Amino acid sequence: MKDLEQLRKEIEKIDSELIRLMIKRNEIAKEVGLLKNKKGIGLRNIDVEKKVMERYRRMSENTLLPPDVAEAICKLLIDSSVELQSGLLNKKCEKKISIVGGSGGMGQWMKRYFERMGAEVNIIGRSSGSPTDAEDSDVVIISVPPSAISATLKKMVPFCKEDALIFDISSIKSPFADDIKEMAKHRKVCSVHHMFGPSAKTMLDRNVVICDCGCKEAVSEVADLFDSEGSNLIFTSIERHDELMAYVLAFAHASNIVFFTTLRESGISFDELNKIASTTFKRCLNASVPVSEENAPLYHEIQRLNDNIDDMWDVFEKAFKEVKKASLSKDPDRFIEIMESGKEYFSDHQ
Ligand SMILES: O=C(O)C(=O)C[C@]1(C(=O)O)C=C[C@@H](O)C=C1
Repeated sequence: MKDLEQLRKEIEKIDSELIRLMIKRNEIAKEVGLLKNKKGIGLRNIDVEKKVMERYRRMSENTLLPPDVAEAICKLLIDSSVELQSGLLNKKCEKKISIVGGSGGMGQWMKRYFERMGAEVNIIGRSSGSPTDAEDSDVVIISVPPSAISATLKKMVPFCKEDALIFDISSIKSPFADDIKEMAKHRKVCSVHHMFGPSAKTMLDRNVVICDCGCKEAVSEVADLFDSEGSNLIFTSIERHDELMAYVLAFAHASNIVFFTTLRESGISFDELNKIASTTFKRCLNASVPVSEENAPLYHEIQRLNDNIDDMWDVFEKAFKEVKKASLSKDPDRFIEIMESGKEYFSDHQ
């Protein structure tokens, strides 16, 4: 029988071989990406991905490698090749772009994104640049907190070229919806919301919401700027945006804040709870811990400045009371019904 050292040496050899093959796989995926670019073929092919995953499952059936594990590895490999290919989609944008408030995380992200496409980007921040720097810009992006958008738009627009494309990237639109719609009657203005934070490496599979404020030309130009690297563009009105954000942002943040506040109020230390964590508890932590580390003043604006926030809290309180009543009732029927309705509500979710 081989000793432990020998066996570990064998595993090490296999690991190097696996890494070598995975690198080779990505090199070929890069070639596929370049060919797709040349032929103008879309980035992802879901049918091919399904076939590749089936292949992994089939090859691992009746072996010591469970098919679920083989499939998970396959998914990681495909994600990696798609990410690599998305970085090759070097769409061109040879415009002059000013980012007002661009020293923040998302402003810097926009700078990197547009520079990757060849744009000339300048930042107009509190300590650098002045509104006159936007005078010859083709695109002016407003990247300041939601409560400061209206005033910033009013200050910047007189300095912008007549045909400049102007848009904000605020996560909440209620505080300036009327002002921006008024502006869009005379200027190429619309409103954008990127549904990701500054850590996103590329646009791959990222949602970008484009709100029509009344100027169709602005919407189509913005769509062209963000239709890149495998992004998903979602078009909506500025009002619907905030109705949806009351749940996608405000409720999602609030329920996570309630989660960690409840734990803290319980009087039990986090360490003690975390030591015996269950799968669901760990999943909740995965969402809740990053929320606790977020930009608190911005998160407060997302709660406070959405015109639909009262409706959301009414629904939240009603749901909370219902779930509490059903959970404490001796009769399980209502509780089961609530669980089944949830499953049905999510039935389209893959
Ligand atoms: O076959 C392709 O078109 C590839 O780009 C390769 C690959 C893969 O990694 O297997 C990656 C992305 C596609 O969506 C499908 C498959």
